[in-house]
Amino acid sequence: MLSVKPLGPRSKSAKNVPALSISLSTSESSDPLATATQGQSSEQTDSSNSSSILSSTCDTPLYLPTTAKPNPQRRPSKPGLGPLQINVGPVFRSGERTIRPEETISPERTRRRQQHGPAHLQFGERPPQFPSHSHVDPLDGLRDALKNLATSANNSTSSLTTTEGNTSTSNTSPGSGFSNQSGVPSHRITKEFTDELLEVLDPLGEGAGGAVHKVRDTRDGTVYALKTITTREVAVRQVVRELNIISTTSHINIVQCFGAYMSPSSSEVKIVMEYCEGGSLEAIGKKIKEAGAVVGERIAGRVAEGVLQGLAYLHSKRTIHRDIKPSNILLSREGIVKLCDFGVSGELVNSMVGTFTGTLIYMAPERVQGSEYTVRCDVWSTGISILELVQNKFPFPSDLPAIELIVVITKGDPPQLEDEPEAGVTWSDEMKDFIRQTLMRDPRERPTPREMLTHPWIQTVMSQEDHMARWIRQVWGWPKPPRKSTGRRNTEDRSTSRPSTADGRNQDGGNTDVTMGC
Ligand SMILES: Nc1ncnc2c1ncn2[C@@H]1O[C@H](COP(=O)(O)OP(=O)(O)OP(=O)(O)O)[C@@H](O)[C@H]1O
Repeated sequence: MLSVKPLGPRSKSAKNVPALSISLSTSESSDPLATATQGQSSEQTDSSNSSSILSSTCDTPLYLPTTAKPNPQRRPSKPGLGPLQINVGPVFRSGERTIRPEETISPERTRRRQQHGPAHLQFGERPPQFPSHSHVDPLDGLRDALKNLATSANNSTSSLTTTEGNTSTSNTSPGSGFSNQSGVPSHRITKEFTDELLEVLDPLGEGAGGAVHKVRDTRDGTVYALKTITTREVAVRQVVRELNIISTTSHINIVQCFGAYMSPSSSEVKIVMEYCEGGSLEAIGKKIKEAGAVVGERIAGRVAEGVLQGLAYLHSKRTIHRDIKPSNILLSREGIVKLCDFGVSGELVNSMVGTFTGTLIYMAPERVQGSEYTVRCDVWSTGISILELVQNKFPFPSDLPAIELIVVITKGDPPQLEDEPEAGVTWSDEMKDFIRQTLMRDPRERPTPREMLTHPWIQTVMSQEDHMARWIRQVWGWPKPPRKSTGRRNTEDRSTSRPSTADGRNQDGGNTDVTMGC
């Protein structure tokens, strides 16, 4: 994001100090999990995505190696008028041996530090995390993240059963971790993966972060989704962030990770995930549009509930997703919502040249403005995504240049859910209020995911039958699963006999979930 803030009147003594601070809001956080610091309220904030250029306030200054000795006579700079600092992280030099921070510290200094803490630094001495002349290999963090993933896999006791020719995996280990009502693996597995062991079947999607393929494990036929991230194109910290999140989360509404590995050349990281056969909400929306159909309230409500459950879980782990949008909301074959893509798509540099606008459309005003933001920004993105799904169009004009879109998002009235009488589409007041709540421009008035889960619309939808499995089957034209021989009609069969009008509206006014050509 580009935000331009006045820095106050230009001081006479600071001729070279620009009067404006230009902030580029990147999608990266210095903390891989975007977690709140200790002592902060449970609702975390994330202002770390703003890396300032031409600003003297950045916390990761660039220390250019210099041979000049510090001049003790030199007056310290006035606050706010410090030297030009550019937040580019540590300086790297290729071809040099990696020196770890601890190697740069003598035993005497280590002893002093243990005694007095890191504040006991001599003039010119640098805190250990910013060694001035050492060179940290950026891939080290990545290797650590991969190692952690492997360790957590090895500590797991789960087993994986294969459904030959099918796509689902199921965990047969009892009592392991998160509740496992729908056969979703609740822990990762004790398996190692390599390119040789995975047969690539089909491409599933491509984003700024890399390509995703459907693959089959040649050892047992299990089908997975394999995400390939090219470390040359994506910031390593972004990959580490995704690995850390995906490897430490276990929730039915979060895509499960089964492993990750690095290509021998270290140029690619591959993440092995559960395959979500229902595809993304983006793909589903396109399919529905092609069919000239409308998504009904109950389906929209179930999708919203799944997203909010995932977000509430992430929030409980002090994490903000930061990139909720239809292409990152997936559905399983059973119609279970799964959030994916924790790397945050595209750096601003990337984004400005194309993908940015796509992501920007879903961003909360406070995020667009580059101000501090919380988990409530994910709630805004959820509202925009649901609005897009049910209206089958972007809630904002999609052809606006980024800069105009920023103005619309930050200054215009938030979009609302409106009836379309000419198309015979009406929405319940509860649903309209739900959308209105998610799109409160002032984040302080916008509820958290957990609060949104108690909204009457969600409560109403959750008290009704779940038709997600049938709906996703209709969207993709999958055949009905064979009847169970229990002697009773299953819930899906019962629901088809529910009265609904030809345009998909049910008798109590709201749109039904079966508007996909039914
Ligand atoms: N586990 C999965 N199962 C099925 N399809 C998937 C899965 N993960 C990703 N996809 C498909 O691949 C697409 C891109 O995935 P993902 O969002 O993770 O990549 P990305 O490069 O990070 O994208 P973005 O540009 O949004 O950052 C998704 O929109 C979806 O269609």
